[in-house]
Amino acid sequence: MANLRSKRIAGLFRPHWKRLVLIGATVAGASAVTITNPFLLREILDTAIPGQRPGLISLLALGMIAVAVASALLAVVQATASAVVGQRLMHSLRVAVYANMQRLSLDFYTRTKAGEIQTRIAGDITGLQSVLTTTAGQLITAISSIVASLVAMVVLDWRLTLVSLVIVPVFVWIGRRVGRVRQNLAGVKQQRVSAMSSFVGESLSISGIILGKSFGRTQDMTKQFTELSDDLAQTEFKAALAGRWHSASFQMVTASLPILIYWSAIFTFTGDGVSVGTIVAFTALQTQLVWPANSLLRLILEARSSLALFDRVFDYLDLVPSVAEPRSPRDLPRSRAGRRIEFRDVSFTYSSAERTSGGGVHRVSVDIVPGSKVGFVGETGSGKSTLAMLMTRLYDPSEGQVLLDGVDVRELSRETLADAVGIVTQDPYLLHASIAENLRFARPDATQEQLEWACQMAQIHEFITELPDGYDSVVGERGYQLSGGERQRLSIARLLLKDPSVIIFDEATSALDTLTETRLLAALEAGLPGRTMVIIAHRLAAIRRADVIHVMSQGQVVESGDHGQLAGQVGEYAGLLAASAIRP
Ligand SMILES: Nc1ncnc2c1ncn2[C@@H]1O[C@H](COP(=O)(O)OP(=O)(O)OP(=O)(O)O)[C@@H](O)[C@H]1O
Repeated sequence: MANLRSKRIAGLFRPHWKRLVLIGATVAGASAVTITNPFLLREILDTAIPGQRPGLISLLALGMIAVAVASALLAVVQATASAVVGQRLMHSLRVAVYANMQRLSLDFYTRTKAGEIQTRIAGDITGLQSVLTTTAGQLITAISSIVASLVAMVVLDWRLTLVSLVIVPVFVWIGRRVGRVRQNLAGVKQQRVSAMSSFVGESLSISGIILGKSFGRTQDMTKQFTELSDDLAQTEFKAALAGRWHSASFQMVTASLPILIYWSAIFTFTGDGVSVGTIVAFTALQTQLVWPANSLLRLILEARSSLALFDRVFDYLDLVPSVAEPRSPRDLPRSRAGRRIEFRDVSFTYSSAERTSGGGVHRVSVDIVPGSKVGFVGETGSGKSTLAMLMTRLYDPSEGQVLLDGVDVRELSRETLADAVGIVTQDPYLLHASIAENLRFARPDATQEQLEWACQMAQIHEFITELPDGYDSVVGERGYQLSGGERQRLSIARLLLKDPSVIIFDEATSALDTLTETRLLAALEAGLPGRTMVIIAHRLAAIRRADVIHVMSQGQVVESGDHGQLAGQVGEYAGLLAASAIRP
């Protein structure tokens, strides 16, 4: 599992191997350049000063300056290359996650909180930023500085080098211990961030605010938020502490290292004539070793914390849509006239509905002939919207087939299906943009005349022209600056601009008064002749003139016929008709 993850992370870096080689080369170069300093220092102390040779001192000093300049230049090259690799990796991860989210099916979104998704795309990937942009580069720098310093130390005196290595076990022990704690905390932290942003997204949305205010629960919501924020603060606090005590103990150990060297040099190796220059150069190297060792520890900790983030991002990349795109989609002949829709023995149960009654539809067989106007009515929860979702392939049937002009909708690409079949729902979604921009979502190249044509048919043109900014008026978040009926009519106009050959209205005119609804439906019939129309409605006036009306009950079609036939027999439809007649 861990191995698989490492392979995957390595796979992310693979396309950038050329830049990585450049980073490696600059780092190795910088380390090699830097370790020449102690040797220059030894020459000054052991040769130039005792021999009183100012020329040599100047030369060696110049060498030290050259070392500083060269390593600074190499550091700039390395930082630039690391930033480029890091940013490209982040960008490709963000896009890959977003693209996979777009592929996922509706069932995932009905199960998952919106805030959770946002945190993974924005939070987790941004969390990886430091790892990808700087950590990788710093890690290589630290390792190569350590290797270079060790080599130089061995060259200076291998026995003193061995003494210095007593630090290694302490180093490894601290690293492993703190790393484990940090990795766990990073996972917990991201969960808490998700929980908080989900809560903010839900409670501070328009619907959330209306709910909170109308139920007088705003203070309780603030209290809930306080608890979530407190949980997050506690986790952050623990994570910060987990990093602190390790560096404190590490610093203590490293501070005592030079003393160990002086002591060893004086008491153990004095007979071998370890020069002052060597001891000074050695402790200077040791200091050079301590810095990268300390940062190596920090970087390993950071990298381990980031593993939890990688896991969360990979989880989302691995999600597979339950409604998959066909490998080799079939084409539908282009047609502006209506198309045929057939339900052949279709059953569907929502995977989340573990109920005894079983939400969904059961063995539905319906043939909707091209150009006909078909109504679906029935008690609430009887499966009408489910049929609409199966026609638009938001879900796939568990058994049976939905066919469009004889082709199983599972064999069509999403674009082909969306071009052929359009739907407007009861609570349609409008973007926080102008009316014109919302309409052009359906057809980006639509002219102003086309927008007006669609809005006239949808009985909303006059209303728009009376607005101060006309078609440029902004509709507000989710279109909440408009009434429910205005939102519905605007969404109908949007669908008309797309001009599909099958139009599904799922309670799409429920917020309109009966007169406007009748006018709208009549305008559609006259303006878009020959389209297949499927109308799902509770109000019988909307479907009264349909060619065929299907009555649904408990996920099944229980009666079919036109208004005259169904009204004339004793059954569900007649019951609904009688009930609607007594309503005011
Ligand atoms: N995402 C879902 N997960 C689980 N069950 C669901 C889901 N969506 C709908 N259901 C259930 O499936 C059944 C059919 O729902 P559907 O929305 O098709 O009914 P409907 O006839 O359109 O109802 P209404 O007239 O109230 O809009 C209901 O029992 C509903 O609770």
